Amino acid sequence: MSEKLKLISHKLCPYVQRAVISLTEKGVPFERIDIDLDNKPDWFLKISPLGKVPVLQVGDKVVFESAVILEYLEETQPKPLHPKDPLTRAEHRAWMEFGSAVLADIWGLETATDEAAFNVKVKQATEKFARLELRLVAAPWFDGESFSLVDAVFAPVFRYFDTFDEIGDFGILADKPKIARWRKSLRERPSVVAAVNAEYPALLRAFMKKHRSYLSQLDQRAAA
Ligand SMILES: N[C@@H](CCC(=O)N[C@@H](CS)C(=O)NCC(=O)O)C(=O)O
Repeated sequence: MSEKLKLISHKLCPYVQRAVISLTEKGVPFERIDIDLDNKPDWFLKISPLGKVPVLQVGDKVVFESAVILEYLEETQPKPLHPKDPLTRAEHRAWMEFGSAVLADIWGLETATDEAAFNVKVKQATEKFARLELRLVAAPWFDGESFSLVDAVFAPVFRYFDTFDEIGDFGILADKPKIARWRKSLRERPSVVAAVNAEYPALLRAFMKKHRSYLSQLDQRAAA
């Protein structure tokens, strides 16, 4: 019998979550091993060329980069999450890249050091979600009736915003009814629930406090 797959993980990482969603959708047994990214263990640094999660351990080999892990799972595991038609598949891959660009904007919101940089990121993220709203068709999923890897990529993005909302999402997702419907379907999907553990909201809030550079400067100024 082949060895169980191991996914090296961090509890908050959206790139890990997309891999967990794919593994869960496909019904593949795997072991999730959470590590502390502020204090990376030596065994992890030995197997992760970029020092980043996720890493998928397959026997004595490793696959890194979430997009590559997703493609590997498509090639080796049941229940395809990519569409069959090559052109539609290319379009899906492009929107998965777009999902990663959105994550880069979110990271920019966390780390902006002044108001101007922060506002640029709000604007970029708002524009990207407006483009996504134009592309969406019928609910429940990105492509209509079939759950796909684009759904796996965006589910963690929206789970992030679920926590963000409580503090104010700066209008990034406002007035986008198709996104709102898609987001609700994703939030209830069992694989998404499995990927985002119960501690996630509390951990994410703590993470935001630590990293939201410009906003914490504002807080400090208000408190002074
Ligand atoms: N392009 C990578 C991004 C992975 C990534 O940025 N992971 C973050 C956590 S969400 C990480 O491991 N950061 C640790 C570090 O950069 O030191 C992928 O898609 O797998």
